[in-house]
Amino acid sequence: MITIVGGTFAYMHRGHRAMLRAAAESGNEVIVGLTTDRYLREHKAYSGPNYEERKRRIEEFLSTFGIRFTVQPLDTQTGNSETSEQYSAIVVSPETQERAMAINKNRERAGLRPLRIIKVPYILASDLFPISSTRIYMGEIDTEGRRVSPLRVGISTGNALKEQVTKAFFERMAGNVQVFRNTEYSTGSQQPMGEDTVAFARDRAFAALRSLDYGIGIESGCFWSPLTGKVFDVHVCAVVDRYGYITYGMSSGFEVPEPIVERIKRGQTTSQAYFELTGEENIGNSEGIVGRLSRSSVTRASLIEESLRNALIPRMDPEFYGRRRFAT
Ligand SMILES: O=P(O)(O)OP(=O)(O)OP(=O)(O)OC[C@H]1O[C@@H](n2cnc3c(O)ncnc32)[C@H](O)[C@@H]1O
Ligand SMILES: [Mg+2]
Repeated sequence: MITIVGGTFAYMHRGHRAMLRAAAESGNEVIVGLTTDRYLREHKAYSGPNYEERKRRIEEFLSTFGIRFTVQPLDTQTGNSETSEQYSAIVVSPETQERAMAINKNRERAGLRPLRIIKVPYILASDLFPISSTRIYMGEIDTEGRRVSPLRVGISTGNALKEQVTKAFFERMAGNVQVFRNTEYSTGSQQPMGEDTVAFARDRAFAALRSLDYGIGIESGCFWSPLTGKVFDVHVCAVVDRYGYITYGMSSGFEVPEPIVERIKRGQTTSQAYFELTGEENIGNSEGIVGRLSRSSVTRASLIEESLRNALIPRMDPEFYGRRRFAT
């Protein structure tokens, strides 16, 4: 029984090793279809080591698994995968899964048994985009998926606190980050209610994206709970990426005191309402009214960070959330 896996394997990165490992652990002998130098020249946007060197690196990696394997030249996308009776499984990534389904259709038409499809999930770089040879070649990441060039993040806000929290979070996550504050965006109403909060966060994110990698919009809004009859302050974060894919996250919510709710209904923001009631200005740019009301046990920064972190969760397991492609 033979498992096949194909590719160019120009830089032997963590995604490639995951594919080869899945093949090695399939229990079968492995055949690696390695694209020829001509294929690399004609089909890839980058140069890379020649066939012999790429083959050597694959052999070096696979020899650690103690399995039988061979590396063969491949100069088409499917090689002889649709005609060989010896093959019983194929290793794919989310990007190449559809190709395997087409191979199986053609195998069945030719009266051959379909290949068992062994799918490797996206192996993500520290910026939550998949590792790829193109990105390594462009100098964005290294073979382990660490950022080499700065990750470029835009955020639409006039509030330095949101920018600081966003910068600190992405630096912890991706290392090398540049944050660009965008102040040209429509604020809609000063104090959004309910679903407007989500719409304004989304609009801010798209306004911040421009030609960057991520655009961020964070908006705190008031959500009325019919069951309790109370109004909750919740931070909503929208994150849009360079492929136009948008995800959302929300912070935990806390009950807004009645005197502030009344003023918000008259069109004030929570900060303006708090100023009228206490004489303290711009509370939203520091620990927030939540900081005061909670005697500093909860700060606005923590709610902002929580909404951003929650908005990134769907990007940490893209396939589970139904994301198939990263291509534009
Ligand atoms: O798409 P480009 O930038 O050309 O480069 P690549 O890294 O995908 O390079 P290959 O075409 O050699 O990939 C070989 C196989 O590995 C898969 N693969 C590449 N990067 C992956 C990643 O980050 N996670 C999972 N699989 C990946 C890819 O889909 C192919 O099935
Ligand atoms: Mg690829």
